[in-house]
Amino acid sequence: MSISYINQQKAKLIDLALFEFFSVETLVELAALACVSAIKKVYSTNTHPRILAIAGPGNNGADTLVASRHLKQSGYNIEIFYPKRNKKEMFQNYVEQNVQYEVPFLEQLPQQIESNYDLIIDGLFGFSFQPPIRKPFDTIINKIKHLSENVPVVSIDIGSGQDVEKGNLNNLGIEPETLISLTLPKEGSKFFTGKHHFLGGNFLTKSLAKRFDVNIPQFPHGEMKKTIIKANKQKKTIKQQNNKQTTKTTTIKQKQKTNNNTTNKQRNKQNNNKQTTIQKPKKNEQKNNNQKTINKETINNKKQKTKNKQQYNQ
Ligand SMILES: NC(=O)C1=CN([C@@H]2O[C@H](COP(=O)(O)OP(=O)(O)OC[C@H]3O[C@@H](n4cnc5c(N)ncnc54)[C@H](OP(=O)(O)O)[C@@H]3O)[C@@H](O)[C@H]2O)[C@@H](O)CC1
Repeated sequence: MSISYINQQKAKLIDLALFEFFSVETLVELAALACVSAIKKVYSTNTHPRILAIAGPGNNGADTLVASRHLKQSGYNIEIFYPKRNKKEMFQNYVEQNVQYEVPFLEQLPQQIESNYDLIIDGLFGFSFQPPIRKPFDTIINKIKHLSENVPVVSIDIGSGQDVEKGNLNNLGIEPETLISLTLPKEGSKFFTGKHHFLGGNFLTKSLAKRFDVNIPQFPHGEMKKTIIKANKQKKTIKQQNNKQTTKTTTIKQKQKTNNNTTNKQRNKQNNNKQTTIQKPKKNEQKNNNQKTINKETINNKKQKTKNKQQYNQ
């Protein structure tokens, strides 16, 4: 069954509908845990121990605050920049929980992020973002955008500053390496160009799916769908490049065997490439195998037919 992409209005309505039988705290806790599970899959404590989490004023920021607490408990060295604090009790509790778990809050976006952090979590804005980006977030988003060339960025639900439905219009928003969509991917994520796209938040009921005319995604790995919901444009390119990729996979494997002196970071990058590259040719291999089977069957049928004909003629 195909994945449903939702627009901003539907995302808000589904969220409201979930509040009919979930507390906001429960949803945030589950969404955050799904994010943590995705982050751990790609960025381990060995390769990416130092994380900078940037939390926004809404529930996207709440997900980030809670995820930070879990990541700290999982052994990461995490720090939070939370420039516009939400005064609601729930948010104050999340801050206090982080304080209790000794997660530092930074007063300013730190200098030299490239050399001091291995990963940035972008939790500024989610599906309620309305362009244009207002101060002080314009400067922050701009800075992260430029850093993302050197430090991997994970965005929760939406790359902050991106249009929820149209994606990264005029390149104003953050283009993450990893995107973690929640409940269902938003329309803008069709244009996602990063490496990893996960889906978390197994929240939909049958009746909600019917009410909002969406398909319930399957979550074969518990709460997390290790989906690679790639941009349509990319899918086409992938199809065209399938044959080339089989060769690439072998090259990467050979390189990994010979290069024992790579740093952790380099090794991780290779593994990431390997992960993405290996997953794609499988389909192709499958196709080739199917093709081989069909060809074999046709030959066998032909042989059988000739035999039958010979027997009949005798
Ligand atoms: N069901 C699910 O999938 C679940 C989803 N969850 C999560 O909730 C997220 C949605 O949360 P949300 O609705 O609180 O909104 P969010 O995007 O965080 O931002 C709102 C804040 O941003 C501000 N703001 C907006 N535009 C701005 C601009 N241009 N420039 C500056 N500021 C701007 C806006 O300010 P205001 O306009 O109100 O002044 C407000 O303060 C969702 O993406 C997911 O991560 C889970 O927690 C639970 C289950």
